[in-house]
Amino acid sequence: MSKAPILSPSSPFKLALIQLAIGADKSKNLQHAKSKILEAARHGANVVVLPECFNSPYGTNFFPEYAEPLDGGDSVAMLSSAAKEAGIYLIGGSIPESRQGKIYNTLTAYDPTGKLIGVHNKVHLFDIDVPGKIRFKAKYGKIGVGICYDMRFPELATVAARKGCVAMIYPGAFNMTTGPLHWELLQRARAVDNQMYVAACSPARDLEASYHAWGHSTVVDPTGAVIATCEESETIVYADVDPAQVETIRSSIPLYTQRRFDIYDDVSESVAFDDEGNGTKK
Ligand SMILES: NC(=O)CCC(=O)C(=O)O
Repeated sequence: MSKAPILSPSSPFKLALIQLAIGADKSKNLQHAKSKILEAARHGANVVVLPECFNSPYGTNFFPEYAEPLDGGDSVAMLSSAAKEAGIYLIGGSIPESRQGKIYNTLTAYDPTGKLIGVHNKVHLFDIDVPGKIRFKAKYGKIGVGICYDMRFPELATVAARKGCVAMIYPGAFNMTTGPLHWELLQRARAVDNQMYVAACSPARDLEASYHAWGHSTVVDPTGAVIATCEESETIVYADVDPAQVETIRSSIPLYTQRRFDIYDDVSESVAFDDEGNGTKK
């Protein structure tokens, strides 16, 4: 038998997923993203999410041209000022980040003062081991993050859930083949396995672009039910997230006290987190 994870004090919040139309002009992408963040805040959102690679067309071939450092980069400056102006927590999708001669697919998160509170490098793409900040603490509770393909690897969500996260949020850009097959299924799987909210935020589909994103930004509740979704065009998906629902489902179906770590290992025990939420392998 195992102990239930201790959920951090948390309160309901309105989540907004911005399914952004993205073009080739980086400064237009930044301006457009900012206007959509402010729109979501005007509609009452407390936590706002952008898609994977929101400042560039999707594709690693675009990375060298669009990559920028986090320190002093235009995208981070825009995201920080938008979070502050809107007064919201912002999960700033991801951007190609240049650092010490390498390029990363990097998610940054901000608090309502515009302070950078989390950085996550997409784990399941590059064959490297970068300690990831897979969760951050918002006043609404702890929120875990991954980027797109990370969603296929259940361990990240399981570690986040067992460390007390109420939601797992993935900026992502599935395509027209794997989107219909697995986009929703994976979110529902992560939600039902971990009894937590799961959301994924895609770019809008652009048939003129070389990569056709699936769209269908979605929010799933801790029972595995889809509570908000959309089609492929630019839109904002809103959902009310109530962390009390996480506790309710965990009490009704008490997986968290019935696990048999005497027979198999607790994957979350293999990760150590510091006070900032940085995860490293023990
Ligand atoms: N951007 C991505 O990581 C795409 C992942 C994807 O499409 C998948 O099926 O997984």
